[in-house]
This record gives sequence, C-alpha cells and structure tokens, in this order.
Amino acid sequence: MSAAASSKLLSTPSLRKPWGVSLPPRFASFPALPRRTRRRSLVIVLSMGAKPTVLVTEKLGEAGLELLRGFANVDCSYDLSHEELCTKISLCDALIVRSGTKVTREVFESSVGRLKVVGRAGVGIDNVDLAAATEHGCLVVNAPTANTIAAAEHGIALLTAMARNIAQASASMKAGEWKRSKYVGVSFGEKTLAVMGFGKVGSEVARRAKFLGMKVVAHDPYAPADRARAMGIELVTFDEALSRADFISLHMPLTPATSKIMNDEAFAKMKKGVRIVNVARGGVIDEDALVRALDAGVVKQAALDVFTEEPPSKDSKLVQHESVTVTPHLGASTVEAQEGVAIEIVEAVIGGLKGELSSTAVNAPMVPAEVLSELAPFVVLSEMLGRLAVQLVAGGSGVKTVKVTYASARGPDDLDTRLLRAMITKGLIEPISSMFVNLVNADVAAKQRGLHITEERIILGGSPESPLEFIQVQIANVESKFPSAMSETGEIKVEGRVKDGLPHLTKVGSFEVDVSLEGSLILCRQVDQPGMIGRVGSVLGEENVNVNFMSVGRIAPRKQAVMAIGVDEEPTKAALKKIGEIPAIEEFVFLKLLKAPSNLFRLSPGKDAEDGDGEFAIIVEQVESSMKSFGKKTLEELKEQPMKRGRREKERERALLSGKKNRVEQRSESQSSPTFYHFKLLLQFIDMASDSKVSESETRNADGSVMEKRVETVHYQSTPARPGQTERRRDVEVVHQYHPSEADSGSGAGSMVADAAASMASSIRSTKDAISGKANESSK
Ligand SMILES: NC(=O)c1ccc[n+]([C@@H]2O[C@H](COP(=O)([O-])OP(=O)(O)OC[C@H]3O[C@@H](n4cnc5c(N)ncnc54)[C@H](O)[C@@H]3O)[C@@H](O)[C@H]2O)c1
Ligand SMILES: O=C(O)[C@H](O)COP(=O)(O)O
Repeated sequence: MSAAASSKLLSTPSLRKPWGVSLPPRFASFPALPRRTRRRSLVIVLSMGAKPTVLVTEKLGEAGLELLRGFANVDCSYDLSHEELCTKISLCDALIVRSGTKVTREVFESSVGRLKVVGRAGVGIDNVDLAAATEHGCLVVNAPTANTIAAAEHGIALLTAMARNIAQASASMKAGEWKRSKYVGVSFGEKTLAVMGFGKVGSEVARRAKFLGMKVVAHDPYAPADRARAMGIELVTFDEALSRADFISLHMPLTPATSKIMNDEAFAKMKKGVRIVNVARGGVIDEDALVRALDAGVVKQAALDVFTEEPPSKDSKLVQHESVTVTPHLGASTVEAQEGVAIEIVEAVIGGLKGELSSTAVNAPMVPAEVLSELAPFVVLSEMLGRLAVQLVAGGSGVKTVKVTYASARGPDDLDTRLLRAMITKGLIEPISSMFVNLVNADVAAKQRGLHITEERIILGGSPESPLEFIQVQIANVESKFPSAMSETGEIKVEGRVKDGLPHLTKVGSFEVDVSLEGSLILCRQVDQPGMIGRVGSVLGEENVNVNFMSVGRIAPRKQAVMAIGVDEEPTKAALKKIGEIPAIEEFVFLKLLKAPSNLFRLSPGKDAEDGDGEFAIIVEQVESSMKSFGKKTLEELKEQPMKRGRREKERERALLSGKKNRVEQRSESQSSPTFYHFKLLLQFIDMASDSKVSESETRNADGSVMEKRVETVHYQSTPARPGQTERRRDVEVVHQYHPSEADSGSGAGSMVADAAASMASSIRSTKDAISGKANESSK
C-alpha cells in the first residue's frame, strides 16, 4: 500500500459520533461490564477498525501481554538493533519499551506518522525523545507507580549489602577464602542518610531507612515540606545534605539539571568515608569523578544499579572497583513489579490508542474525568469555531494572529483551556494544511506555522453552572471572503455557545445568528425582506439538500441581515451559484464543518484504533443482560418495560431535562449505580441502531471506473442529555467520499476506499443483526 493510499484510508471518517451515539461515562460502570471494558468514556464505535499493531521491544509481564493481545496485534521483538527498530516502526501504531530501547527522533521520523503512542513500561522516560514525540503528535505514557516499591527495596538491599560487604564476601568465599576480618561492616544506628530526590522511590527508601534506625534528611527542590515533615524527615539544601550524610541515596530523575550532579565539586563537599547508593540513573553521577573519589577514600563505598552507559563496558573501572557493589539495573525487576508495570502500561497504551486521555501521559495534559465530561461539548464547539473562522479568511493563508475569548461565570482558575485551545488550533490548521493536529502536538503545530494564539477570560456575573457561556475566535490582520464576518475592529469574528449539549454558532462579525453546528453551513448577507428563507430553501430543496437549521440575524427590520443555514449535504456548485444569483443576496459563503465531529483525543488522522466488534459486543451484552434481568423475551417487550424511578432518579432526570446539571451532580451520577438513566440510554441506542439505514451510491467516470462512492447512514437519536424526551433528531453522515482527482489511478486507492465503505456499511448491519439476534435467541 502506498503511503498516500494508506493515509487516504486512515483519514476515512468513521461512524464515530462522539456527541451523537456516545454514552456518558457512567454507562461504563454498568455492572455487567468486565473490568477491561470499564473506562472513563465508553464511546460506541461503529468503525471498520482493524486491530492496531503494538511493538514490544523488551520483556514485559505476561499478564500485560495477554491484555494487550485482546486488543491489538502484538509483535514482541526483543533485541532489535536501532536500524531494525526504525524499519519496523512504520508498521506499528504503538511501541512499548523499558529503559533499554532508545526511542530517538529517528524512530519517530521513520514511523511516517503511524506511531501514535509510546509506552514506557517503567518510570524514567530519559530514553524517549519527548520533544520529537510531541512534534510528531505521538503520545508518551509511562507506568510511574508499579515499580516504586521494588526500586525502594532494591535501594535498601544495596544499602545493607554495601554496609556489610555482602557481595564481596560472597565472591571471596566462593573463591575458597574465609576472611572474616577483611569484611567487617558498618552499622546504621545513628548514621545519617541523605535521600536526594524525595519523590515516590526516595520517600519509600526514607521510610524504610528510618526503621533501620537511621537519621534521614532529604534534598528535593520541588518536594512539599509538609510531606517530609509528616514523615519526620528534614528537607535540607543540596550542600547541607552532602555535608551531613554518612550515606547518600540518589533518587532524582536524569534531566539536564541533574546530569552529573554528583561531580568532583559535589564529592569535595561530602564527609570523608561517605557511602553512596544509586538506583536512579547512572547519568546523575560523573562516573570518572566517582572513581577518583573512591581512590582518594572520600567515598568509602558505592552500590550502583544504574550506569551512564548500559551495559557498561566490561573493563569499566567503576564496575571492577573493589569498593563498588553492582547490579545490572535490577531495581524494577521483581515478579510483582513487572506484572504491575505491564498491566499499568498496557492499559495506558490501549487508552491512548482509543483516544482517551491517560492519567500517566507525559506529554499531554491530564484532565480529570468529570472536567472532561463537562467540557466535552465545548471541545467540539472549539474545533468548529476554528474551522469556521479559518474558512472565512480570504485565500485561507496568512493566519498569524488569533485571539480566543472564553466567557464564563466561573472563577479564572476554574477553567483548563488547554483542551479548548488545542481544538481551536486543530480547527484553524487542519482545513488549510495536510497537518494532523491533536492535543499532544497542538501548541507545537501552532508554533511551527507561526500561529500566535492569545487567550482572554471574561468573567461574567450569574450562575456558574456551565463551565462556559461562549467562546469567541477572532483572526486579525486578514481579509474575509465574507466581509460581514469582520467585526467593527477589523477582525474576523465568530462566536459560539453550547445549547442542549450541542455547539451553536451565535455570532458572525457583529450579526447575531443561531445555528447548530453540524453538517455544513451557508452564510448569506442580504437586505432583510420577506421570502428570502423560502427562495434559498427552494434552491436547496431542488438539489435534495436537507436544511437542518436556519436563522436570520439582522441589525434592524428591512436592513442588513445575515442568514445562517445549516445543511446536511454539500450543495453542488450550481446550487451555490443559484443562491448567489438571488438578487437580494449581496454576499455568501459555503463553509464545511466536520463530517464526523472530531474526537479530541484521537491520535490518528481518522482511523479509530479500536476493534469495533468489541464495542458492539458490549452493547449486545448490555441488551442481553437487561432482557434477562427484566425477564423480557423480545426487544419490543424490553422497550415497553416501565421504569421505576426513585426520588433520586426523578431529581436527576428533572435536573437533566432542565439542563441544570452541575459538576457535583455529574460526579455523583458517575459514581452512582446505573439505574433508570442508564437504561434509558441503552434503549435509545437500540432504537438508533435498529432505525439506522445504510445507503450506498456510486458515480462513475465515462470509462466505467468508479469516480465517487458515497455511503450514507441515517440514524435517529434522542439527545443523551435528555433521556425522557421523545423527539428525535435525524442525523445524516457521509461515510466516505472521494473526488475524481483522488480516484483510482492505478494505485489501488479507489478499490481501498470502496472496500472501506463497504466494510463500514457491513459494520452497521452487523450491529443491528447482533442486537436483533440476541433478542431472538433470548426469545427461544
Ligand atoms: N533502578 C531502577 O530500576 C529504577 C526503578 C524505578 C525508578 N527508577 C528511577 O528512580 C528515579 C526516581 O523515580 P521516582 O518514581 O521516585 O520519580 P519521582 O518523579 O516520583 O521522584 C523524583 C523526585 O526527584 C526530584 N528532583 C528533581 N530534580 C531534583 C534535583 N535536582 N535534586 C533533587 N531532587 C530532584 C523531584 O522533585 C521528585 O520529587 C527516576 O530516575 C527513575 O527512573 C529506577
Ligand atoms: O525507570 C524505571 O522505571 C526503572 O529504571 C526500570 O527500568 P526497566 O524497566 O528497564 O527495568
């Protein structure tokens, strides 16, 4: 498959409808779900989703591998050379490594955009080029907690082994000697241990050292003093730690600031005869300086688990030194830690591939689940506004200065705008470039394109129930192809709000409008007069273009007005021309929104790295278990099931219906057991899947070859936020469409697109079949 063809296929919009068919997070806590499928956000993915491929380059615990195999094709290739890794990586969606694999810029470049997640099965990410990962929009996750205890225990093991010469004495005895006086050790009682780096491992080492009877001080410029105080540990300066310590244990990460922090100068500040343990990173010690300090007797002994170069050379003076105890980077190597790390990293990588925000993401913001669910519709709105604004620019290029205004009744610290800014950036860049922008690389992408985005908060009075009242995007120093979109101060200005959970455009330039942002949009400016809606509507009607929303914003009756028309299908050029020719219309523009609202966290340009069948299975399983628990034989009977509502459900429903759902309520909802509300949602999904229709059509070239293939799905949905409401929205989505210029020119792209479309269509059919199949089975 050529690169071009493959990227075409990857960018095929899926049937994922994040705000349409997704179920809210609490649905994920439905009791019937197995642990693996419980997650922060369960999005129903009706995708063609082939399994992603995950390359594992170092030994990983079996439990993690097993979990991974349920989701992905797993390639365990240990001992790859760097060249081999670079070759293989272009076939992989994710990579899992430990500390032995160097994930360099070259690896990201060689992946040609396919690598979406790098999982570091452990803590230290100094072997991953984070800047390169971020530039390539690749999420890096680690497993920061599962090996803490193992590392701390290893630190203590080295400390005690060193103090009592265990390794040296053991080697000597095995060599046939019996030298009791040579291996006299030192005791810990009343000795001071300086813990350098009071993080997870450092504090566990400190805790254990206290039980050994040691006095413990710690140095960590970033550690909170109260945490140390609570453990009875004094936080001291770097110099004081060095000068007071009989033993030093290193637990800081390797960063430019800590590289060779233990150097000649530092050794000179230590007590003569100090003993040093390092289970952090070899690079924090200047190894040549340590050899000098050992030879001079300043450092009496060292116990090292980590080295600047791993493995160190066989004739390394440090490794061979009589006063040095060494282990080959075994800190994390306990059975328990390796199982834990494997599960922790696999869960993070799977989450990343599904587009979920991981709490262990190293190069993307971590957003708490309740904040995420609250911000979700604003995330879509942000991308839509970015897309609209950039399409209003004449020529589409030269966008350099963008101002985003967030208006909210909440306090200034109560809004994390990183997600919103990332999505506006995505909306601004993607329609006019081939770049794929996600949460990981949004800021870098903006910088690369010289896009300067400033953010402003407006604090409104009133009730802070909603995180935001409106978002405004302004582009300065450009001209607009729709001059009415210019504000009084000369910027292109669009403003939007979330209404009933859906993004709405509420202002264009200085004209107030109100149009739901779905499908695409036609903006017309005309002199306000009777009959305009009808005239434009009939041109669209003749073309079979469905109008989903229409609104007119005017300065005053019979004066200038802007009409915003939301359309499900893209009108032909001829239809747009006819609209432009209506005499009263003075300017107009057609703006494409999104075929499928983007999933913020999706890391690939379009393909959901998700096994769609797995998701269907969950829904089918839910239906089945509901039928059993309600003793129903058919789907119809299930749908008729009267809902018993307790006081809490009624209150919750009332709150939802009136849109008064605050964060506390949402949180308590997500923690409460699934009840009436969940069941309603399930029934809605059944309705949607049962009612959905798929139609396929083709346009052919004169020679009979396929020019364009469209697969449309039509499904009906209730608004998830309003479970009691019977009104439904029609929702049309073009699953795939390609144009003559992209048509099959012998590269195979055309047939792949056709295959993709067919596969999509069959996915929908199989969901419907699966649901009715279960119903039939249960009725037997
Ligand atoms: N040998 C092993 O197998 C093994 C196992 C686990 C962790 N590690 C390594 O141990 C180190 C610590 O891991 P962790 O999980 O405790 O990480 P952590 O992030 O929880 O703790 C690191 C601490 O170092 C502090 N720090 C940063 N710069 C410092 C400086 N200049 N001086 C003093 N302190 C500084 C940070 O504030 C933080 O509190 C990492 O380098 C990790 O890679 C090694
Ligand atoms: O940073 C870590 O987690 C440890 O150094 C463990 O590294 P490893 O996974 O290569 O054992």
